Amino acid sequence: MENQVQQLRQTFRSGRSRPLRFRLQQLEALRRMVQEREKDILSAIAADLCKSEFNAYSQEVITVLGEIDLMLGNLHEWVTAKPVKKNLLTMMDEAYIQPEPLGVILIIGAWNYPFVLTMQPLVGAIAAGNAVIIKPSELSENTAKILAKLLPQYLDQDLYAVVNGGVEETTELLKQRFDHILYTGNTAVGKIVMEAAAKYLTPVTLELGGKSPCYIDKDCDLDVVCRRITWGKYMNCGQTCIAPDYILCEASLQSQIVQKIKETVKEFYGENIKESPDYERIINLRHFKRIQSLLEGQKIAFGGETDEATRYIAPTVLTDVDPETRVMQEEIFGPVLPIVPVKNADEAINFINKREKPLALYIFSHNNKLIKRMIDETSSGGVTGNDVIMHFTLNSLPFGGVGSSGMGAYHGKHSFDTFSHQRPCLLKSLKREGANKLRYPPNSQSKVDWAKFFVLKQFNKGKLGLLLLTFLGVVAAVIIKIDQNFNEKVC
Ligand SMILES: NC(=O)c1ccc[n+]([C@@H]2O[C@H](COP(=O)([O-])OP(=O)(O)OC[C@H]3O[C@@H](n4cnc5c(N)ncnc54)[C@H](O)[C@@H]3O)[C@@H](O)[C@H]2O)c1
Ligand SMILES: O=CCCCCCCCCCCCCCCCCCCCCC(=O)O
Repeated sequence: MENQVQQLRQTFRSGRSRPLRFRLQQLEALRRMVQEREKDILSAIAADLCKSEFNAYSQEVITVLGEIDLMLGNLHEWVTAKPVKKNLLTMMDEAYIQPEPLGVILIIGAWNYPFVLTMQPLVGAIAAGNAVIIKPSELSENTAKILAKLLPQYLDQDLYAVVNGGVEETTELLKQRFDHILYTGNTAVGKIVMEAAAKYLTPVTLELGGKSPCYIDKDCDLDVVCRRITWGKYMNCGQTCIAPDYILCEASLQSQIVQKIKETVKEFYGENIKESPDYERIINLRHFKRIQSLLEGQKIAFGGETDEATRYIAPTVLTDVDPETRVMQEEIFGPVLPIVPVKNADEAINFINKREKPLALYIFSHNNKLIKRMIDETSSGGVTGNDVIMHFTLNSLPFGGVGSSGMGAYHGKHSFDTFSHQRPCLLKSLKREGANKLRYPPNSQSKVDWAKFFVLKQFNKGKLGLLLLTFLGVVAAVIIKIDQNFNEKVC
């Protein structure tokens, strides 16, 4: 593994991954891979998560294609140095920010959206000009295998590699030196990743989980609310990092919510949910048993059926849930939706603030002021008002957690920034040394006054005449500079 990382670093150092043209070529090749091998990719996801081709395409493939298109359309602008505002001290100089690639990036993916959670960061890391190692989750082994097979066929093998394996391989990988690590997965392993990264002061983006609350105000259209929540909660069998984890609402709304979610489940998945191509299964027996055990002692309003042989857990709603019970202490990551009654929005805000900062917050209300107030008075990785999940789909919004739900963010331009160093550059001339003498020792009150003038724009009234003279000098210098630029262009 050490050799593999060194190999990539060597190629990175050769500068091959930096030119804009090269990055665009690689991104186009990646797009070709997704388009030409779509069937193989969809079959792998289907085998891992029992997901229909339609769902795999719209939940995973479409996001990756959209991300590649965004990069192809904007990269020429993003890689360009951006001039910055100058002060009096530097007004004759060139000052700009030049994004530069970081080096070798490690991307560790999770199993629940095994394609998008590795490919979307990969797109950003390539766009930013880096070399990359991808470590897909071993739990979604079919997608891991197809990535290892396809990526080398389309991408530059000396710059982009896939390492497959479990804890042992990831542990070994984490011993190597990287220039950035983006990890997606649970919070406990997030800490392991951060600890390993500390050895080389490697920056990390941690895309973690948590319990994302969903507040339903009594002033709203419950039919629409319940349809949207049903979609976001039971999509991928609840195994979505930003799924609404639990509902907070006034007790009087509970029975209506239960009824409407029940009706929507029937509308979405039919009478026999097990037969529905749109309803997935739990990834493995460990997670199946974990979720099943969360139901113990709870009031099941509907659902609750399980089948160990196929790892099926029905869409389930729990009512009057005690916040002290286990289902409210850990991220559910399954198709179980607890409702916790609260008196009002204030109590909901307190409830949210007493717990770890979640990855997402959802608020449903006709009252926009209430939505804005809840946003102001709480904290979460992201927010969608009057819907769920959808902030993930807008790549102009940074996607990431806060506090125990993660750190850093990516998607779209935010990925490019995450995988770049924003290098500040100031290019001065070796001329004008007379003025520069003001900053060299020995220091004096007069030099301090000049420094105050240049840096703080504060000046001594007694020296007004001198300042006027300086001002005229600066104006003259600017005119000369403009004149020079003009002559250079004409010549
Ligand atoms: N924020 C996000 O974008 C996002 C997206 C998906 C999932 N998640 C969160 O991820 C969690 C589910 O994922 P998971 O953790 O079960 O996924 P997982 O088991 O697939 O683990 C994620 C990665 O960590 C590696 N790993 C596991 N144990 C390790 C160890 N001891 N040392 C080093 N590496 C190790 C795995 O090999 C894998 O590649 C949930 O909490 C969910 O909310 C977050
Ligand atoms: O686990 C963490 C990763 C989460 C990944 C979640 C992926 C979810 C992707 C959802 C894709 C949805 C695609 C919807 C496509 C079409 C929807 C059309 C809606 C029109 C809306 C119009 C409106 O609201 O006005």
